[in-house]
Amino acid sequence: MTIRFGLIGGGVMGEALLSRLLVHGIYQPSEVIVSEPLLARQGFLQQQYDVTVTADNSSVFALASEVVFLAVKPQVFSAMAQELAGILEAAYSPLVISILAGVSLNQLEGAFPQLPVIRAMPNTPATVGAGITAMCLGAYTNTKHQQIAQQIFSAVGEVVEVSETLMDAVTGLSGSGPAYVALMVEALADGGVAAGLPRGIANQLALQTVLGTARLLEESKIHPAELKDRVTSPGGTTIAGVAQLERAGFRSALIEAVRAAAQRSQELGK
Ligand SMILES: NC(=O)C1=CN([C@@H]2O[C@H](COP(=O)(O)OP(=O)(O)OC[C@H]3O[C@@H](n4cnc5c(N)ncnc54)[C@H](O)[C@@H]3O)[C@@H](O)[C@H]2O)C=CC1
Ligand SMILES: O=C(O)[C@@H]1CCC=N1
Repeated sequence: MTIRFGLIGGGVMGEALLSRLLVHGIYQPSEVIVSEPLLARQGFLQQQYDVTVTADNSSVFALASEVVFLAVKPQVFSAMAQELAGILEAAYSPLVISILAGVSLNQLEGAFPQLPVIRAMPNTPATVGAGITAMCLGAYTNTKHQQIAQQIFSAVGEVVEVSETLMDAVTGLSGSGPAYVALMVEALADGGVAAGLPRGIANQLALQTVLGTARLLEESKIHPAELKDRVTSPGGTTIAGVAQLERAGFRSALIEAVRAAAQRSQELGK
């Protein structure tokens, strides 16, 4: 069978995407090649997913006819692009999809001249099909390329299309956001333990509170402020907790976290 999908970088996000694409039958294992320098990862990916593995990025471009998906760290992008420069042949025409934080369409199109390129930012809930991906299209893409990317990212959750000027902000919010939420779950559980709960129960209560609140907001479509109002009884427990969060600068901390991450995304592209 011909190889249609090439993955460069078989780490956390590359594997998350790969596993869902295979589960959904969007690609068959025999249609996939993964390039990954770490021998241990190569062995794992080959065994776990039955895909072809290599340490040679250029062979991914040579073999993958439909998509080359970039999932290396932004810090290795320049070296990777240099290594591939001159090796890329005019005959190669896959759609290049990059999920590298900060790396712009301009940089990608410079590295892969004339190739259709899509810049995207998924997030780690993609691993369980509950991610959200924002994407923007490069100059050489057409409707077919857009549909391919839409299908790939739909396999791991929701997809939105944005202008490239918003990609750093997306990265600061939904790209990095799972870490903020994980911190919050951990801290809520710690609070429960501080208030006397056993650790296991505290973890369960914290996680389900976050999951349930997110689901309620999604299904009811009510504004988060309205939900907060519904929970806070006059002179009750919740307003005491909310007042403490405000004193500690909780909302401001989250706003500044998103801004700092967006700024870091901008720096990574320089
Ligand atoms: N982890 C996350 O939550 C998210 C990450 N991203 C982006 O995804 C990309 C990958 O991130 P992770 O999967 O977290 O990193 P990772 O470190 O888990 O994966 C990167 C993989 O690339 C391999 N690699 C290193 N140099 C290489 C080279 N020259 N050629 C081919 N492979 C090479 C590494 O061995 C590693 O397995 C980054 O650019 C990041 O900005 C995007 C959205 C969310
Ligand atoms: O921390 C990072 O740089 C990557 C991009 C978004 C999530 N993780």
